[in-house]
Amino acid sequence: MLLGVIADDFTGASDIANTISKGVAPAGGLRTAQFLGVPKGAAAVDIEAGVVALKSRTVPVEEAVSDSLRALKWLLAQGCQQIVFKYCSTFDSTRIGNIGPVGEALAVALGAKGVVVCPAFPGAGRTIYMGHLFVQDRLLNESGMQNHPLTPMTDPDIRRWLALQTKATVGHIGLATVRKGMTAVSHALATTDDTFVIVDATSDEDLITIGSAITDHKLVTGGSGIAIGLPNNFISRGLASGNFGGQVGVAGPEAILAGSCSGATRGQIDLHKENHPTLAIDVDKVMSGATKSDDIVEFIKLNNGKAPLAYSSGTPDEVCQMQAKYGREEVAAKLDDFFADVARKLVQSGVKRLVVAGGETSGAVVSALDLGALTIGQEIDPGVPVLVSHGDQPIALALKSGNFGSPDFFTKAIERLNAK
Ligand SMILES: Nc1ncnc2c1ncn2[C@@H]1O[C@H](COP(=O)(O)OP(=O)(O)OP(=O)(O)O)[C@@H](O)[C@H]1O
Ligand SMILES: O=C(O)[C@@H](O)C(=O)CO
Repeated sequence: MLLGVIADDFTGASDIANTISKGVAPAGGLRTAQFLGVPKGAAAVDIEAGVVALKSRTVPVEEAVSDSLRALKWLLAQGCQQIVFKYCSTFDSTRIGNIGPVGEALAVALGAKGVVVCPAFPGAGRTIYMGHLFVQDRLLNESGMQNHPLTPMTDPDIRRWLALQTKATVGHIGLATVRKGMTAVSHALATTDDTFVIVDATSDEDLITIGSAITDHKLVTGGSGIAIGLPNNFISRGLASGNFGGQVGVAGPEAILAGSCSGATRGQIDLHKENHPTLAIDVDKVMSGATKSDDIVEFIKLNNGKAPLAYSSGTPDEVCQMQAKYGREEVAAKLDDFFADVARKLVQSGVKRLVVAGGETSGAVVSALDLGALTIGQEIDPGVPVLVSHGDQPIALALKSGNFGSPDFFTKAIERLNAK
């Protein structure tokens, strides 16, 4: 294994696994596998990039740090020469973490300084300019992310936001330096005294420039975009030969589960409702125990073949109401357990194709299924690949980040999971 990734959630993990597996034409990408949690044994020897998916974005800081250090130890034991700490392209975190504390612990463990911090993902509209994060033409704190149920993003200046989370120093490389090219970026990073350096990027070309400037960096941090240029660093040095992927899929009963409350997911649900069976999960009733996981499983089974969708997703007002009534952590924990239970029962009942919307929700679902390593297949929409588990009873999955995907994502994903 050459390149190791520690991803702070499961959808983010498949997002960056997709980027690394695709690479950039004509060189191609790396042979990539996604692992659900830190594996117990060694990875297959032909894997060039390993992505360890953690559920560390919103857990307590100490837990996020220790899980990430365990993942680091495993990746280094597989031979990785470079480690990427993958977080969300909208920098999802609170005033205390977990990006700062995890990044700092990894930097200390690897003896790294001048560590790139670059959540930009231009293909999904996330760009960084003057240290400020934009989603399309809006500053982060006006993009809807200020209403996120767990990590409301209220400051678009990620230099300031990261500085709240860490004692390490935070610097900045502006777009003008990036546009001067690889040597300028590499020099700026090599001569800084700062531990972390936010690097501006507004296009894939900027990310390729930054990627080629950090060939020798032990630690890189960012969204999936920061990985665009990394596979070629290994391919051009003859360490990897270039992967060109392939179509993977599984036939069989299908289900769609959504816990993401993002605007994009709610739009996808509204469109799906027009022509498919959908079930709104009443969060109040889940909290009181009046709605059981069996109710959802029954609904999915009854609608087999029609791309049935069950969702808890609510508007910002609905989310606030539930959180005010029961507490933010309590609602999230209960819904995680609920979706996990539904997914376990669905797979026991024969579901083979599963689409999940939302990083926390995907983490809960996929952890419950105990699937081991996943193969990365074709891209459904930017940042969302088909994933297939190994063994004689494979499951095909699409784990969609809250804000990703076209309006008709759900039908498209169900079809693509079947692709052979
Ligand atoms: N109706 C609701 N009321 C309150 N909280 C909810 C409701 N529905 C879902 N949630 C919680 O909102 C959170 C949504 O987070 P999740 O990570 O799944 O989606 P997301 O943040 O949109 O996706 P991503 O992290 O991929 O961007 C979960 O913790 C979920 O339990
Ligand atoms: O970077 C992103 O936007 C996604 O991969 C993600 O992490 C959302 O949870």
